[in-house]
Amino acid sequence: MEAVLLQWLKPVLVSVVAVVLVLKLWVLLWWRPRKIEQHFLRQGIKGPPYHFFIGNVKELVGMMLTATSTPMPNFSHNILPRVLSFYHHWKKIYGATFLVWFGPTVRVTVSDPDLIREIFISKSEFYEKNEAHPLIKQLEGDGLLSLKGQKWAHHRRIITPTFHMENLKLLVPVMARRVTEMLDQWSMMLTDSDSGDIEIDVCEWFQTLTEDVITRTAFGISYEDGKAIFRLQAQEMVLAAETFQKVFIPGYRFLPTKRNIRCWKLDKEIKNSLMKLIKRRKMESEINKMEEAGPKDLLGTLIEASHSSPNMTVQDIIEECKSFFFAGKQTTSNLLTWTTVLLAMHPEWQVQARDEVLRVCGSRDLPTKDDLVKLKTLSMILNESLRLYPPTIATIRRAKSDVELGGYKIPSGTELLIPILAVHHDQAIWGSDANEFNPGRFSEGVACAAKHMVGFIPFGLGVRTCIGQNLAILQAKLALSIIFQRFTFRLAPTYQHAPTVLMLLYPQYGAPIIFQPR
Ligand code: HEM
Repeated sequence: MEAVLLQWLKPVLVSVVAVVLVLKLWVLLWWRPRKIEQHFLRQGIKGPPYHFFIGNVKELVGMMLTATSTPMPNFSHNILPRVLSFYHHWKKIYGATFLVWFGPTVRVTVSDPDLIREIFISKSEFYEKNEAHPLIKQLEGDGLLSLKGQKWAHHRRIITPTFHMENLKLLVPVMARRVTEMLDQWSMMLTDSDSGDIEIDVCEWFQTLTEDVITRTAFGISYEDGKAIFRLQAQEMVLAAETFQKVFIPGYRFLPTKRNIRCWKLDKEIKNSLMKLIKRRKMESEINKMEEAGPKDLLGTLIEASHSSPNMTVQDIIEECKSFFFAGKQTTSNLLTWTTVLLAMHPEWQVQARDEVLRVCGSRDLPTKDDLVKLKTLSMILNESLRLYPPTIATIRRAKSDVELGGYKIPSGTELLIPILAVHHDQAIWGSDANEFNPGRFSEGVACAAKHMVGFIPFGLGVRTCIGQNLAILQAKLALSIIFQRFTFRLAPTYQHAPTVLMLLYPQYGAPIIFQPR
């Protein structure tokens, strides 16, 4: 009897489960997006219509491919239509605040500085970081970049002193040494050149340089071990970035493919090496073998914190190291690359910046920490570079609960996309020359450069502002001032102006620059 009943029930149960699943999918992929569209439409916020499951992804990809299919004119800094083509296009149709669908996930674009201030400062408690794409999470680690709530606050408190200017300044001599080593290599390459100058694609050189500095900041006295670990991380990132460029299939990263197996092995190797290193550093600190005078490093700070707090585990330390490597390396090297390109395009500013360096530091002496503070023209140039070519072009926040934003009712869970690049190129904030390279606009300081305080946000804003900004600026100033002392530079004829985004803003065809010794 029971068997007959079961035989009869089984198909019914299967059908019920199937119907429930289909209903859930229908709600998630159709009914909910339509409700959200109507909710925003009633408030005057429109956007391109939602398409089942894919949202606006097809249009987004199409616009991006068209915009990046050819390089731009060399001296144009009007990069918004190319880099954030969807924003540029839809803003003209729907206004600056509009809805865009990344699959079934809705994002509201917010570029009004008053609203940005609400999100990051006056009502920041209502917003949190959005959940990163699993592949990005694999790349950036589960550290400060992505942590939330109490755990984030705990880690931020512990790590902050490592990035105080007073501590970072202790790194200046070693940073300067690395820059001179790089330039000595360029000079060696010059001996083989008949023309008296040399073409260098600065992207990779600057990456190696920033990798070195970030390794010192993170690992300090354990630099050599740290370097080996970061090398493994770099390999893991290349594999993850390759996967990222392919179509995303949910769950794919758990399949034992050749690339995934390699990734898992690397992950294990990184963990084992870091665990060994942590153990050794702990022992060394116990028998007091560590040098007291050097700069505080990230690893030492985290290990010290783990003594007094059970909440700082070895796994946490591993994830933080990953996060810093990811956050610090390419951002700073991109800043150096874009600034070099800009100064190659605008030699009058290169001359001014060099004159200042020669006046403050002389033509051969390595700049000291005190010299760097005096380089005002260079600060203005770096700010203008960060304005026109911000390495991080956008960021996202998620409403933690229903919240009001400048009068709009934002439902819990809505993601807000803040296009940093668009804010930096907005004529209403920067005037009619917004797309021109004019470092002079920063001559009276950042606060006076724009018509709105929130117009300049290359390092984000509020409590989650970039923890590494002092290090990035210090390093960029140091590297550029030593380059000015030794070389003049111009664009190589092969240079193609093609700013493009793959997580960060980078030059699609590299940055070949011709250097001539002074
Ligand atoms: C030019 C160089 C850099 C730029 C443009 C940059 C940009 C940014 C931006 C925009 C944010 C905020 C993201 C958001 O609010 O969603 C951020 C956060 C962060 N940055 Fe940077 N960054 C740079 C260099 C660095 C360096 C050198 C490091 C580390 C050594 C670093 C580590 C971090 C970390 C850990 C966070 C997360 C902070 C938190 O949420 O508490 N960054 N960065």
